[in-house]
Amino acid sequence: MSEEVNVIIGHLDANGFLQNSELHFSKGDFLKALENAKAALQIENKNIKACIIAGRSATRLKRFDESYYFYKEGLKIDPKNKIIAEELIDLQKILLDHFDKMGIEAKEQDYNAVHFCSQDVYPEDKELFLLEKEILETKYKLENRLPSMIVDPIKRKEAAQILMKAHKIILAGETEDAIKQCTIALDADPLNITARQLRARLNQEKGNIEQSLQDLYAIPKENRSVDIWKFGGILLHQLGLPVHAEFWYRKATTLSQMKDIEAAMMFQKVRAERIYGPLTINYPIKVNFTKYGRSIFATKGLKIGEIAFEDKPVVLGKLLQYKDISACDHCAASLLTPAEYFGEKYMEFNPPLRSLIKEKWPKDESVRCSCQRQVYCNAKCQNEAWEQYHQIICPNKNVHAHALYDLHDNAGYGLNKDGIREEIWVPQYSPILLARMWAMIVMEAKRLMRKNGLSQPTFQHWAKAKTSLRKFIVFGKSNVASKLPEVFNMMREIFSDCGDGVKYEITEEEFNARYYQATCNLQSYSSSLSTPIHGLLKNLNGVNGITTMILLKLTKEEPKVATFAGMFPLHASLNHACDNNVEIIDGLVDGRPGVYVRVFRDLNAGDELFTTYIDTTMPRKIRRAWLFKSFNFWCQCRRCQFEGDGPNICTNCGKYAQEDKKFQHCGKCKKAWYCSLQCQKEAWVKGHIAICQLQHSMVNPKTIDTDLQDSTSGKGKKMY
Ligand SMILES: C[S@@+](CC[C@H](N)C(=O)[O-])C[C@H]1O[C@@H](n2cnc3c(N)ncnc32)[C@H](O)[C@@H]1O
Repeated sequence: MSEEVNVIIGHLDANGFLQNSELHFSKGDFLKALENAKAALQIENKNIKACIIAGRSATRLKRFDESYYFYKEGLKIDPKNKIIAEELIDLQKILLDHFDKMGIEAKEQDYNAVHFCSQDVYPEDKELFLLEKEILETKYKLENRLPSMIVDPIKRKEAAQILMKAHKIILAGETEDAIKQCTIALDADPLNITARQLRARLNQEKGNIEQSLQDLYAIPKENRSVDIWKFGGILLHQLGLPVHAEFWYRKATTLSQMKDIEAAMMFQKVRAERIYGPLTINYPIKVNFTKYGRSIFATKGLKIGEIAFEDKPVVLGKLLQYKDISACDHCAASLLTPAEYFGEKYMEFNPPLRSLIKEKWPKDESVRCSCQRQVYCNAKCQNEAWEQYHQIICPNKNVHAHALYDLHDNAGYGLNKDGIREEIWVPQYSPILLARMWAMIVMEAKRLMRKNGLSQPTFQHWAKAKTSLRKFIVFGKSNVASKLPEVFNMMREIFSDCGDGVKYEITEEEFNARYYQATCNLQSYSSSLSTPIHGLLKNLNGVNGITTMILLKLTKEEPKVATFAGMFPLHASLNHACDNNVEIIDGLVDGRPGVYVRVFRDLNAGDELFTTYIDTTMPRKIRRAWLFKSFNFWCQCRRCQFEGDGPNICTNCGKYAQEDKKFQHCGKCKKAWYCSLQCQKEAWVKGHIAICQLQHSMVNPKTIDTDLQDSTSGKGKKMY
């Protein structure tokens, strides 16, 4: 924002900002136009003109997500607004042009998430590995590797001949006999790997997992092929020894130089099962690994409206546009006061009404941190916040952290390197959320350090401290640190002194990774189900009288609640489909705001649960462009397969239409085009029938602005 605008800021009302915005827009200064429109909306959030000009300016700045957001806000005020309807169509065209120019459609290719997933050893795995090793040695007697020996060539030949006989016996279906022959062959030549492998397979078929594994263990490591390592992984998994199973699959993957996709997939399946098993134990779902990465499946049939599971955030922060709405900074609970809810008229209420409100309004137990920058609903939340992260970023303990809260309070505006005030943090969510991620890591590392009586966390401590964030996928390679230099430096300074002589170096890589980790997993949510108004109504239950009646009438309006962004560990495994079968709604989890995953279409046992990351009412091409831009994948969902992009291409066979003979669309949905009746019939049977008259989810997908991600940025996706 320029100094000239800055000076008058305190004197402007919404109209003043709007005029400024229009002026800047006419001069082509779209950034200032957007800033002023946003300022107008902060004062009057139902100002439709401000929504339009904000949307228009954001489009010119190519900030399409933001532009879409403002238009949608405008439509909430006036759903039939013609200007917005037209400009939304323009936005779609611009968006498509933009993507076509970048030639993105051409880049559509096979996608397999396994390429992005690391097989890192988790720090806590060392102990688990030793524990499993003990089980293997004591329960399964697997320590007996073969001693090195030289086998007489005659015996070797003899063993090979017996083995040929074993093969014939297998063809005759005599497994037991074939096992015996393998044993005779191995008595002659204990080093015969084929015999060991064969006996292992036959034993597995018979369900003798232990004997099967004994043979694989007896094969010297240097002689184990990719298949042997993979086979061992399967057996160890069957025995319920996941860390060893991962070890064997990892060996198979590295030995094949990452070419054995099956081994890599099996590795990730075991990992998903062991990491998510404990989280899903009470729900009718399980996490598995597919080509789209971690994915959630129903373990029994689920009916529309059922809650499949609930989740609470590991880390959260407000969306900046809600920064002035009172809420607990730790748990997102609404801290709405009567004055905020009833507005100016509250002061004019008669004394009996005011005293009834005072008496029945839920007790205010809120506390402020001594830094005055964070408010909590009660002392418990304050303590938790302090222990989990706040003491690292509390301005009273860390002077550099003032800048972080200033940035939040100024909705992302701050001084750039030339001392000019501008938007230095673009995402919708507060930068405090990002800082909390590092603060949580530091707190945990320091805790482990103290536990071990050390003065610095070890490498292992740091690795362990990152465990809670490992569940969230990371993608994005563009250098965000260079796009947000002021915030990058701010974070570096804050974490350069974490107290007790500990520092955490925020490298560019670390900054980018955590930024992207937040961006591709955040879900917005709020305490809409549990505001003080809900408390008031509950407390009024059974209270009769005229004042109560008046009060009940006055509480008809929905209270304003602050929207937060949160990282939910289980929910973050939900993949997207444009015909989503679950939707995310606000919920109360363990008494605190969280999310519920509610079934939107009936599910059978084994079906994958899909949410939506976008507004699914958009046309196919826009949906796909949007998903690629923000999440780096081309949607291949059922709906995208059986809807088309226009009359130029047959949705079924891909044939191009002649200029003067465009194809006809499906008479029902008008979203698929066919070159012939034959194609239409074929498509109908193949799958169009399932999506033709599909009802869309009415719940806002609530994805978070992904403004800084450019479409070429997704190549570095990996589990972090
Ligand atoms: C919030 S995560 C969902 C869980 C993810 N599969 C994982 O392993 O963590 C979002 C990422 O999942 C992947 N994804 C989700 N839906 C997808 C789809 N329909 N097709 C391909 N990839 C998808 C993309 O990589 C996306 O960036």
